[in-house]
Amino acid sequence: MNQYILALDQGTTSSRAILFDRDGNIVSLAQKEFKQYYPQSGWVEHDATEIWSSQLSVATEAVARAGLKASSIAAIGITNQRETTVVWNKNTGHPICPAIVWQDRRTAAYCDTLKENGHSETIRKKTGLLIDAYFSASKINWILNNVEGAREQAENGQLAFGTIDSWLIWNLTGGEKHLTDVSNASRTMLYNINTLEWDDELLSLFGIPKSMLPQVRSSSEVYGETAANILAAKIPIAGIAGDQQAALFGQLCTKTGMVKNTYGTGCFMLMNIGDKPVLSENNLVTTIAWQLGEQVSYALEGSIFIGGAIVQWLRDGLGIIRNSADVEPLARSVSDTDGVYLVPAFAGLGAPHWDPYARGTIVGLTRGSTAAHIARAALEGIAFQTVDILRAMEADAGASIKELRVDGGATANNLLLQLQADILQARVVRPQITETTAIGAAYLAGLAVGLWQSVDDIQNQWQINQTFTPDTTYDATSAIARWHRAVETAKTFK
Ligand SMILES: Nc1ncnc2c1ncn2[C@@H]1O[C@H](COP(=O)(O)OP(=O)(O)O)[C@@H](O)[C@H]1O
Ligand SMILES: O=P(O)(O)OC[C@H](O)CO
Repeated sequence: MNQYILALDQGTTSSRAILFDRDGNIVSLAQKEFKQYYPQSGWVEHDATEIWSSQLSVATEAVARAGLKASSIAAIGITNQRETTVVWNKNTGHPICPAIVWQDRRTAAYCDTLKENGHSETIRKKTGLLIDAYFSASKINWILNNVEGAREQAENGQLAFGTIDSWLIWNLTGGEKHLTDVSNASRTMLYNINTLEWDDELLSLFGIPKSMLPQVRSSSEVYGETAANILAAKIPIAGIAGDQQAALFGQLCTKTGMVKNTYGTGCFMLMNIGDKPVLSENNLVTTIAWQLGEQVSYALEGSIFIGGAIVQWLRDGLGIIRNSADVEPLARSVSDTDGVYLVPAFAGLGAPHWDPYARGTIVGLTRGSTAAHIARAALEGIAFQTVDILRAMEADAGASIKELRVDGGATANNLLLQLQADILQARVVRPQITETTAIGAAYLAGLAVGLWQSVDDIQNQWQINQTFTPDTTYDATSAIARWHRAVETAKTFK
């Protein structure tokens, strides 16, 4: 039997492909960064064609590096940056415009109008989401209203919409399949998470023809095969999940109440809430975690728009570090921030503030402030944003969270994780495999093709790498109070 699973992890800043064996070991990995476009203030775009070509090239490279034949791969699992919106022509297969990325704020004013017109409660009840430019619906609406000829073509059934998973599957299957899974569908603001259907009332509110939408499937089943000319073998595509839900699965947070936080471009904390779509009372969103067979699992989510991206800004914007990893020794070179606070609201603020107009802010500077203080304040800014989410989640769950499983590129940073433990006053646990997004997609695909029989089969694969325990002498309460004053500045300085 074929023993390997190929996970395609299409992230905001890079495309990755990872081959896993049956024991969950990484056999090979290939990664390629691609270009980010910022054509106007608050706009973020990707070239969907570059996303596809980079994803295909890393998939080919990962297979070659492992020295394997494509035919020895049992299945492909796909996981992706969510909400990012691609619209393409079904006949040519070409995108009709750049992909609008989840961080893009161009539809903030339109979202304000939806709120003013009293749509918040209906949308929340149907989709679990709060109205924000983050989700796909307003982005599709923008494309149909602003790209020449788009609305007419959409009404004639010529256009397809997809989140990145759909776009990759369309290309992997040579244009044969137009589908998505429930976890990605639940991020569009068009999918009813109670009835598990595209919602006609919301489609009409956003002016989106149903013919554009992909078919929605479970997160673990055989959806189709790769076209023969793609990877030199027809490989079943058998798992799909949005990257944050895949990470929750990869961290094996499969029981109600388990929580993980992923520190990538943004930070995303998800709590498994079981089989009921309980709504948040504290400005978090309710989302579909995954569907296995007929069983749907839900999650509460707190989304932070700028996490590790602040480190990229220190590198590319301020130029105070050369590589991302340099931030740790620089921040360690001082024992504290000397009262400097950095609120990374570069793309507005997500949960629990939901302020699309907030601006990135540094407060507390003195003549003695140095690059090291700013670097340390940037890391603390990531950790403080997380504490706001965790407290909201605790309030919703009615229980305190004592342990946080963490993953993502920025968890290579030990100082960040120690600061996180201190600020949260909770244990922070990093597993041995921090590529949890990719392994989550691999698990979903492997379960579908029988490489593993059940979740019990993979439970032992999650192993601790390091636990960060809080320094109980750290005065988290005062620090958090000062952080909130800095957040108020970020929200009011418009
Ligand atoms: N040592 C580090 N300390 C802090 N942040 C880091 C470090 N190494 C990488 N990062 C950040 O992690 C992010 C990349 O993580 P990754 O999980 O690959 O993100 P994504 O999936 O969003 O593309 C980048 O924003 C980068 O700045
Ligand atoms: O690409 P990442 O890892 O930053 O994840 C992006 C999220 O899916 C956006 O919702």
